[in-house]
Amino acid sequence: MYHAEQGLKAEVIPLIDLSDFNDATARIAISANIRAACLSVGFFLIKGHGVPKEICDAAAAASRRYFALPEEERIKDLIDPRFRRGFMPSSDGQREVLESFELSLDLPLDDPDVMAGHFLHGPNRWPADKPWLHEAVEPYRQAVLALGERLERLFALSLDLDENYFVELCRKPTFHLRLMHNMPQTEEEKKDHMAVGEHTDFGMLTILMQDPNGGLEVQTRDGEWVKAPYVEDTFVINVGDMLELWTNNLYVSTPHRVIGLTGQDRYSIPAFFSPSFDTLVECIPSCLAPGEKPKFAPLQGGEYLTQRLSRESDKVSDEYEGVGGHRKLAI
Ligand SMILES: O=C(O)CCC(=O)C(=O)O
Ligand SMILES: [Fe+2]
Repeated sequence: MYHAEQGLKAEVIPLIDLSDFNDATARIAISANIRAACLSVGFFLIKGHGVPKEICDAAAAASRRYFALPEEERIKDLIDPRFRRGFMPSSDGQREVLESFELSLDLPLDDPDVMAGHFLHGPNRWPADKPWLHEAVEPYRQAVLALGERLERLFALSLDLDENYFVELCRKPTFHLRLMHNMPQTEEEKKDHMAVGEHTDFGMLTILMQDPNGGLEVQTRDGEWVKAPYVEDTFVINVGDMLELWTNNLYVSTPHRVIGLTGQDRYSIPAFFSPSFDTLVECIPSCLAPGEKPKFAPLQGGEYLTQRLSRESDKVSDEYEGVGGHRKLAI
């Protein structure tokens, strides 16, 4: 297990306490800590986040139970490519030894975004023969959505914006939650040392429930890889590409990867938040110093996610292989 004291330079990934979120003055102080973390490494841990431990534990246990089933059981829930909901098996030749169960906002078929065919918009796909999965993961999904909104407020305050700035842009977040399972790597696969290859997250921000065995590594702005510490009852939060664009690279969408050398199965639950599909993501004027120009071209949030996620599904693109190719935003 990685502990802070074992992790190389783990102190660069700060732990921020959100317990006093309901106090307006405290929110300002919390947001200052978030700003400091985003100006440096782009990653931080949160405690006092308001998601009850029982809800986290139940979701983690259900994920383990799901991936312990024989694969034929999961194949019944095979991903519905139209909505990207359900079980995504590990594919042959995939560089990462990874399978997942995918869900998002639960939208009816007559929802305008679903009717428009917008990526990631649709009904969730809960297996009827495994009711315990829905029972355990749905409360987690809702609690994490609510936490996402608290973080949107804190991020807005951290940038001296109106507290509702991001909440307004994320009224219907292009939310994406994955129960992830990394299978133990064979000796051959270990040569690659990757459970999740180097990447940046595409959206606005990510809320990650880590595996207690750790394994997440983060690249600092000066290019050094550091281990994210595992601390019980915390989430890892990181800045995604869209916040980097919004802030003109003041906040950094940090490359990260997972090294799974423990020889054990690994379970993590990332939840990715992005703004409403049609949101135009462009440099926030107050993030520009006098005379400074935007570094990135504006983009439409939903289109960007569609492109990036479909490219990720290919798994073979040069860009995904890392080696400096991970930088992603068109300039
Ligand atoms: O599994 C983890 O700890 C991190 C996963 C991750 O970075 C991702 O899915 O984007
Ligand atoms: Fe990630």
